[in-house]
Formats: sequence, C-alpha cells, structure tokens
Amino acid sequence: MEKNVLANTLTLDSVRESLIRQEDTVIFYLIERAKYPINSPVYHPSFAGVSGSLVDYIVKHTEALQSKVTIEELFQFTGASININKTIWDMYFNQLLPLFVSEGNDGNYVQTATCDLQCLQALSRRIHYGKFVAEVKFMDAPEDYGPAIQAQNRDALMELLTFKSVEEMVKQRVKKKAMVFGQEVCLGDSKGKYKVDPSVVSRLYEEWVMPLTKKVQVEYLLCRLD
Ligand SMILES: O=C(O)C(=O)C[C@]1(C(=O)O)C=C[C@@H](O)C=C1
Repeated sequence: MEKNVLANTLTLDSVRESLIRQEDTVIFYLIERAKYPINSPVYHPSFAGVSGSLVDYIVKHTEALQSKVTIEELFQFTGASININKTIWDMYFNQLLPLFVSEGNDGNYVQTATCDLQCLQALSRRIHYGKFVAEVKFMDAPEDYGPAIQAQNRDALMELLTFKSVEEMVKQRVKKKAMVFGQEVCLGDSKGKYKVDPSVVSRLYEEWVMPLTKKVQVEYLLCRLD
C-alpha cells in the first residue's frame, strides 16, 4: 500500500508529543468557553434570523469557509474514513458543557457559539489523531497487530493499543495544566480558584477523550489491511 511520507517520519514519541501539545489547546478553549454562562438561546432549535440553532449555523458556515482553504484528511493513510464527530458533538453539548459553564444568560451569543466550535474542533482533532497513533503502533509491530486485524478482533486490538500507565499520566497532567492555565491571577493570595474545575478536565479525558481516541484507533486498525 502507498504510504504517505509523513507516516515514515512519525514515531510513537512524536505523536504522543503532539497529543500533549494538543492538551494545551483543548484546555485553553475550555477556559475561553467558561468565560460565558450557558447562554441557552444559542442552542434553541430556531434562533432569530437563522435557520436552525445559532450554534448549528455558526459551525456550518465557519466550517464551509475553513474547508475552502484546508484539505480535509490530508494525512489519511487508508481509504477508510473514520469520523465520530456526531458522538463528540453529543458528548460535548449533553454531558461536558453543563459540567464547566455557569447557569445564566449574558447575551454574548455569537462569542459563545464560536467558543463551542473551537472546543469541538480541538476535541475532534485530538480524538481523530488516534489514526496517526494507530498507524505508528501498527508499523512498529505488524506481527502483533496483523493477526488481530485479520481476525477482526476488536478486544484484542483494544488490549494491544492500551497503555494504562500512559493514561494515568495524561489524566494527571491535564489536571495540572487546568490548574496552571486556569488559575485566577491576582497580586495577593489567589489560592484554589480555577476558571475550569481541574477535576472536570481529568474526567473529560478519562471518560471521553481517551476512550474515543482508542475507538478511532480500533476502527482504523480494523481496516488497515483492506
Ligand atoms: O499514547 C498512546 O499510546 C495512545 O494511544 C493515546 C492514549 C490517549 O488517548 O491519550 C490512548 C490509549 C493509550 O492507552 C494511552 C493514551
């Protein structure tokens, strides 16, 4: 199979480094979103002057513009197109958002929807980066992954690609980053006040981000030898 040049320059260390850097992006966008309360009119199925909700409208139009200047799936290695954005969307709006924004309405609807889009894109990029992680793991040990792929054995693939100790470090690091990046800075004592609850960030990674990244890896590997 034709390999993208990029595949040859990726290593497990380099993809992990990218995942670590992407943590900063995810956390900064969560902090930005937390500046606004829930602003529920943004999600109302019909928003004055647009068809559908304001967040649907902004996501659709911003992405249409962005797709004119970026080539989607530039680094895709196989024909398999893995896309779990629907799951990410539902997780973000139904589960995550209520955990880290306050109740209320301050009228900043466009800013709020824009922050949501940025959070969603950062989470989506991070989770779909599982394709690169999986490719590197496969290239490092085709003799281990090959039989599990041929047998289409999801459980075996999941076990092969899981590193519990790495997951534990990720959880601890994102919590610490949320503390450092999100602390209220003032000249006096500023103990213990955070813009986004650090335990929500570690929960986000433990319950959603890492499991979904692993799901992407499994789906990618299942088609790796097609
Ligand atoms: O670092 C890896 O090996 C990954 O596959 C990434 C990741 C993650 O999502 O952070 C997912 C699965 C592993 O168990 C550990 C971490």
